[in-house]
Amino acid sequence: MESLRARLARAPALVAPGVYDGLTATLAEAAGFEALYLSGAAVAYTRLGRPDIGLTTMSEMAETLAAIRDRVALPIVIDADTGFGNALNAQRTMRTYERAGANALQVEDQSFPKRCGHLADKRLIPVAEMTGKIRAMADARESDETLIIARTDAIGVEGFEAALERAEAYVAAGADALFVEAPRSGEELRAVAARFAGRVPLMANMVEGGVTPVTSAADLGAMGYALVIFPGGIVRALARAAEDYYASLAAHGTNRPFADRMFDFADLNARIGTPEMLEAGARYDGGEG
Ligand SMILES: C[C@](O)(C(=O)O)[C@H](CC(=O)O)C(=O)O
Repeated sequence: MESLRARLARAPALVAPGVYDGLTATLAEAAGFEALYLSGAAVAYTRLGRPDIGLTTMSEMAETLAAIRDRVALPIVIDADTGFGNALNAQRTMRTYERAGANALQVEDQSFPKRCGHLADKRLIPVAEMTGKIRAMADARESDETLIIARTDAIGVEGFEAALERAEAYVAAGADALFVEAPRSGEELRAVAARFAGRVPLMANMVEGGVTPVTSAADLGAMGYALVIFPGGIVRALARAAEDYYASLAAHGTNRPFADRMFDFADLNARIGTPEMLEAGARYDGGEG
């Protein structure tokens, strides 16, 4: 199978939709995506019903990752937030996520507790601390094929030029890919690409309603981006469906008016592989083989 590193080196840009559990990962795989993005924001939104402000723990993310890895074979890029502490915490995060099945870890230069890159009032760690964290993670990984995606949140804190300088330092420290978070315009998206594309794989983050203009994967690929994530879109879509569903059930006391907007029992079972699993179970239970 082509490694994630090799895949990022060629066109078209790889699109990784956000997932947060076995069901979303299974449905994304069935839709034909080649890679998944396990989003910290999506886990906070769904598991906690809370914002992406550093409340989720490394263990909660690792447990989620392991469940997804047990279900799908696709490459998984996982959000490692700040590494959950200093360089030593980041090393433990690397080892834990790698064993749980991660193919790439994204680590950012915010101080702990972090917040969503599209929220205001972020705080950063010094450049040297972040470059140390990147080197520490590289030292801790079992395989060089487990990629480190360095993210800088500096645009909204120190300005665009400072963000590019930070990104340069992170590439020099050995980052395998770069994620300049939250460009504020098409010009900034293009300027990031003009500076780094061809030197290091670039990741773009599409947050519906965030500070970056939502741009198609094809357009981002043409600019030079190698990986495009849509981390929280699935939760925004499902939250909308769930709100409508609960309102309908509360109003009618039955799901009949909603039937054409939901799977029935057999439809859902088909999507999660129930017939295949029951058949496999029966083969073992029956003592065949
Ligand atoms: C990429 C991100 O870190 C995530 O947790 O998925 C978030 C996305 C979001 O909040 O929707 C981010 O900080 O941009």
